[in-house]
Formats: sequence, C-alpha cells, structure tokens
Amino acid sequence: MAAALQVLRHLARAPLGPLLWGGPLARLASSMALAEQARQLFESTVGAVLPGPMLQRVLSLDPDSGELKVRDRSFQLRQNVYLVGFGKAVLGMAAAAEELLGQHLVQGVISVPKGIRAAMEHAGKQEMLLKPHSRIQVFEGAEDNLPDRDALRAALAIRQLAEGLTADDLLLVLISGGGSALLPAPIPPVTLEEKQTLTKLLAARGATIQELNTIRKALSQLKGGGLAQAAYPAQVVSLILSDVVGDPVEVIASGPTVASIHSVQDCLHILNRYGLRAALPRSVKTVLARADSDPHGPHTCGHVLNVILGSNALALAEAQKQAEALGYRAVVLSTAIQGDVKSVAQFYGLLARVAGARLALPGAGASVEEDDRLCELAADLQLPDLQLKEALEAVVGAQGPVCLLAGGEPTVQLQGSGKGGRNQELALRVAAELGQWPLGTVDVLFLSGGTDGQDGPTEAAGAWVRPELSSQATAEGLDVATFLAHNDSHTFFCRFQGGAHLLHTGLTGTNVMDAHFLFLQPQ
Ligand SMILES: Nc1ncnc2c1ncn2[C@@H]1O[C@H](COP(=O)(O)OP(=O)(O)OP(=O)(O)O)[C@@H](O)[C@H]1O
Ligand SMILES: O=C(O)[C@H](O)CO
Repeated sequence: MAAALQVLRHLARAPLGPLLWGGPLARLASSMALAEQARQLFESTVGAVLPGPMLQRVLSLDPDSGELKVRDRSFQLRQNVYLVGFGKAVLGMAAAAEELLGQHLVQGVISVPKGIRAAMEHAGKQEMLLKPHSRIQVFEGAEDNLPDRDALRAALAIRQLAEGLTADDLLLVLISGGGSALLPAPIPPVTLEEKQTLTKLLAARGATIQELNTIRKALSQLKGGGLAQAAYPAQVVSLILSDVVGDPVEVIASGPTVASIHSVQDCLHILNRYGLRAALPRSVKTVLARADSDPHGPHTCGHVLNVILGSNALALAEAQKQAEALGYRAVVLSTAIQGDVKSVAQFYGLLARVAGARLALPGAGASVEEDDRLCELAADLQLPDLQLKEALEAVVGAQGPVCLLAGGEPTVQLQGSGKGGRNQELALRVAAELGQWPLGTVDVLFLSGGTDGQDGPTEAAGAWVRPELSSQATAEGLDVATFLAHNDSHTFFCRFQGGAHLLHTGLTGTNVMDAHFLFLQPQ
C-alpha cells in the first residue's frame, strides 16, 4: 500500500491533462445542490435492489410454455409451485413473485417483521403488498429482530408446507436479512427462550454474524440446510437478497437451503471465545452432543439452486452509474466496510483530506505523513476489496467533481443510552474528523444511509454532513463530542438545523446493508 502511494505522489505531480471541470457534464453536476444530489443518489442505490426489479432481472416465465428461467436454469411449471420466505425484504419479494408466477403458484407462507404491512400501506407502497386474494399466508413476528412465539408459529407452518411436497413440486424460497430471527425452530429439548437468550448474549458480547449463525444452525431444525432437507424430494430454488459482506449463502439468514459445514467443535470454540460454554443450558449441551454422533451426517442439498438476487455491490454499481451521469468521476472503494465506527470515521475523514488535497492542488497533494497514516488506517480495517489506490488515482485524473462510494456495516459499541443508529453515528463522527482539516477550495459532503430505510431504532435512514458542521453546531449550542459520547446521534441531527441533515426515506422494503458516499467538488 505504501508503494502504491509513492506512485500516487508521482502522479499527483504530473502535468495537468485537458481541463474537464467547466464542461457540460460538470456544469450539470454543479447545477444541483450537492445535498440534493446525495439524496437522489441514495434513492437510486436503493432503487436498484427493490424486490420487483431484482426478481425481474433473475426470473422470467414464458406464459405459453410455462417455462420458468432462473438465470441460465429452466424449470417446467404446471401449477406445481409453492413458496416460502422469511426476512425483512420478503413481503415485497413475495408480491413480485406471485405476480410473476400467476396460476402456477399453489400456496405460500412467509414470515416478515411485525408491523411491516401497516408500514408499507401507510407509505403508499402498494407494490410491496400482496393482492387481496393472495395465495400466500403472511405471519408477522420477531419484534426487535429477536425470535418470538409468532415467528415460531411461522417457522412451523413453513416446515409443514415443505414436508408435504413431492418430487413433482418446485419450492421457491425467498430469503433476506433478518431471516434468522424470523425462522426459529429450535431442536428439542432446546426451547425458544433458551435460544433467544443465547443469541442475545452472543450478540451483546460482540460475536460476528458468521459466529452467531454457526450456533443458530447447530440448534435449529430448519437452518443450515434443514429447510431444503424438509422439502426433499421437491426441487428447491432459493432467491437470496444478501445483507452480509461477501454474500455468503451459508451465512445469510443462517443458510436454510445450504448444507452446514460446521462441526460441534466449531460451535464449542465460539461458545468458549465468548465465555458462554460453562453456563450452557443442559438442552443445548444435549443437542450438540447428539449432533456429534448424528448417523445421517450433514444435510445434503443437491436438489437446491441458491441464487443471490441482490447485494450491496449491485446497489453501488447502480450508484456509480448515476453519479457518472451527474458528471462525477465515481469509484467504488469497497463493498465490505466493517469494523468499529470510530476507525471507519477516521478513515473517511483522512481520505477526504488526502483526496481533497489532490483535487485542490493536483501538483502537490497531502503530506507524506497523511498518506502513510491513511494507509495504516486502511490496513487496520482489513477491507479485502478496498480500491484505495484506484480511487486516489481517479481523483488525480479527475480534475473535476469526484464521488467515492462504499458499502458495508460498521459496528457501534454502545456506551451511552442515547438514540441513534450506526449510519447517523458514522456521519457525525466523520463530520468531527472533517472539521479538523483545512479542506480549502474543495466542497466536501459525506452521506451514510441504511438501505432498509431505518437506521437503528430511529425513523431516519441516516444523515449527511459537511466539514463546517461542528462549528455550526457549536454556534447553535450543540456540542458534537457530548452527543457522540452518549451514542445520541439521532437527537443531535433532530436538533441541528431543524433536522435538515437527516436522510428520511421510510422503510424501503429492501435491505443490502449500508451505503456511504464521499463527494468532493472543486469550488
Ligand atoms: N444509540 C445508538 N447509536 C448508534 N447505533 C445504535 C444505537 N442503538 C442501536 N444502534 C445500532 O443499530 C443497529 C441495530 O439496528 P438495525 O436494526 O438497523 O440493524 P440490524 O439489526 O443490523 O439490521 P439491518 O442489518 O437490517 O440494518 C446495531 O448495529 C446497533 O449497534
Ligand atoms: O438473518 C440473519 O441471519 C442476518 O440478517 C444475516 O443474514
């Protein structure tokens, strides 16, 4: 990485190319207010992964022959399709699937978050709702993303439907983030309450989603390939909307149609790591001990086709196209942003400084120390797909407005009892970082938004900030550091300039993690 920056320092001092800034595209870019462009770009990002368009990209049905195409695979339909689904985005996915399948759909059961139908109705999003005489039965449950009795009822109805299928049937499985909590079917004698407690403890102690879902799979009848097994010998097609970095089908919603490859030893390591092994309920120990000597071995899933329908990468690819159409030089930095929100904010703050300096003074750039520090921050975050060198090269070559795009899911270690979400907290922390640097003649805006439209337990999707935010807030009597110390970013943004920096979309009906945009515009 340090070598990459040496090259960039050289590039930064190279003679200027033709001056593009001031051309027609750039004029278009400057004609709309930057904040409005950021908002519109976020909407386009979400629009690319809405259930309807996503399904239509992957599925097509020939109404005459009844041939269903799923990417390059074909299935002959003869009113033999059943549908199950679980996840935060599944209501809209089911509506789109029912519309497409028509009379071929015999019956369906879906498990979706409590209150989602009322919220979609309230927002006037008819396309996210099932038609009045739908063949799909809807269960709502898992309030606060935790498995509950309602979700258990849904899971049992889904299992029953799957178990009744024959070799002539096709089961369409719709999966999205939040699916684990919406499909709880603990293996007896583990109870729902015991599973809920273990899940909560693991999450509170900082277990990753990979670790959490490894444990969930070991204790569940339907996760880790159990649903596919229940549906055998029917053919199974799973359509998956990814909310996990890297789109691992075995992790998303705990992979109900993907054979689990984890051993009991893997589970014990995880439970040890979080200090939970000693206090395990007897039932959990019994199920783990039984799994070790299971004569049937892991579930086999040869009758299953798993397809990723949509992801953060797909959403950002659309954002990149839209930003370019607005006259920006747009680069996708990473779709795997993870790590503590403080480190992520430091990274974006310094990135703005380093990139801004290159844009303002193409022959000079930032200091060697700043370049090196940026590399260190990037290395600490361990982002497998980071395109830092490419992004900085693009800045040097742009000589006009630049938009750096990224996605993922940073984590917030909650210390205060304030109201916020990881996107609003990230935006506020980035504002505090930006306030430290003299960015001179470059206009900077950073936006962070959750693609599901709800950031933490707030009504906002996220927020956008500029370098002058901290000083403007001080003038309004608001101290950014105090709000951050209490994880109170939402309260801050509600008060600051009357809430003008909040990103409000309402529930979007989709969910592919978060999107981050960094805009840099020479003045
Ligand atoms: N006061 C707060 N400040 C900052 N972050 C918070 C606060 N309260 C909750 N959070 C964060 O919000 C997240 C939970 O909210 P949310 O439901 O949007 O995320 P999620 O469960 O990961 O779902 P999704 O991935 O679908 O967005 C957690 O990451 C949590 O740390
Ligand atoms: O449901 C889950 O397990 C998480 O949202 C990850 O997909």
